Amino acid sequence: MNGVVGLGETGKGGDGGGGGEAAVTLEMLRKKMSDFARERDWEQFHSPRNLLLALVGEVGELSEIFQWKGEVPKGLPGWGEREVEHLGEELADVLLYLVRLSDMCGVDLGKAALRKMELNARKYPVGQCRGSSKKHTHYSTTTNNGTAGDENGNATGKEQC
Ligand SMILES: Nc1ccn([C@H]2C[C@H](O)[C@@H](COP(=O)(O)OP(=O)(O)OP(=O)(O)O)O2)c(=O)n1
Repeated sequence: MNGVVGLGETGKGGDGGGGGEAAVTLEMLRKKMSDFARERDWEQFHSPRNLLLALVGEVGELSEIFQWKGEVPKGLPGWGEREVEHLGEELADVLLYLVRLSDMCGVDLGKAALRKMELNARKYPVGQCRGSSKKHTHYSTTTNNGTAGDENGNATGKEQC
């Protein structure tokens, strides 16, 4: 990680559970990354392709933390404070580049994520998918061959996703 980007200096509004600091929003991060780049005259480097490559690089750094560890239980029991802090840094790098990439592409990331969740919910109806990790194509393929679909191509429930 390089410099620490101060958060929460707005100091008002809702407490996001962070001990009195304002909840961090995607818009806040978008603005901070925009200011960060402008102040350094780095807008010239923040092209969509460069940001995508930087994002992928940070995903690689994030992956390195888990590399060779085998399965890691939730909550990361036994991990040291520094290791968890390092994890936070790499997660943050991924998020920051994603936010910046979205901004440079003119995509409202928050809106896009909410819309995608609605699509996901339609694709994976609770009634059919609960308790199963199968890909939606598992049952849509089944539906296409007529064994378990209705006239709209929706799974009838005979096949689980
Ligand atoms: N041209 C750049 C370079 C950096 N950053 C910001 C976004 C990331 O949050 C962080 C990435 O910095 P580094 O490239 O120094 O990568 P790391 O922080 O991962 O450091 P290192 O690679 O030494 O582990 O800085 C940026 O916005 N634009």
